[in-house]
Amino acid sequence: MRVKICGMNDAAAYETAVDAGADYVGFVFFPRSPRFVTPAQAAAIRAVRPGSPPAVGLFVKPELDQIAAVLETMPLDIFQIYGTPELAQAIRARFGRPVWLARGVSSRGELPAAEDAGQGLDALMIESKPPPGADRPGGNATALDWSILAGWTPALPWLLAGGLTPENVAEAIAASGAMAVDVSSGVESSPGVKDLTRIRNFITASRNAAPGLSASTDAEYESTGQGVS
Ligand SMILES: O=C(O)c1ccccc1NCC(=O)[C@H](O)[C@H](O)COP(=O)(O)O
Repeated sequence: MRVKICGMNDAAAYETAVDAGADYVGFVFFPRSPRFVTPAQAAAIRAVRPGSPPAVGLFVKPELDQIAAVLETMPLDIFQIYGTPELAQAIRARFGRPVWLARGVSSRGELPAAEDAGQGLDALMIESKPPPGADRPGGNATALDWSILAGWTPALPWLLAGGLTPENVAEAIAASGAMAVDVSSGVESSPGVKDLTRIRNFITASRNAAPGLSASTDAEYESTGQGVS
């Protein structure tokens, strides 16, 4: 099981996520988000634990120059992109780093299109669709019907996100078959305010849900075909 804790915007939360064994940490560069950080803020947070898990930079329909500007201050290992597959490909080509494409889905019938959209990319972030009126495409604390993902074996790795919590993540993993999960709202006390206990509990609950698959058993994990690079 791999776990990403997204929306890192304070050092204590970051330190807690790293110490609890997060496999990825996410930084949101979308100004309308309650988790928005500037590149300088992100770099200062990351400096708390140099050499920590891969840093995932989250961008919504970015200009390539916006990403380049962030990279001048904040090194990122992976990009999580909300936008078209073509934009995601262009980002991958320009920056030479893995790109995860976010796709909101609500039915099994939408999965083939999601898989198509991910062709040539490194992973799919499978999320719930934003609720009506939401002013951001993710991070809305809404869950999808996990059962639509049961038995899905796309050609590229995928992570499950949207509305996950320490309380429901085991059920989500069992129902969907996900081997990588991502959370933001579910480890917060209010939008943008991370809760340290909930971060620890989420990571523990995720690992306990799939005890045979941990970051330290990479070979076994990769053999499932859902390894996330
Ligand atoms: O977190 C945000 O504010 C955000 C803004 C714009 C696009 C995506 C955003 N978040 C995405 C994530 O943090 C995760 O991929 C996931 O959607 C988390 O969802 P949730 O746990 O429901 O907050």
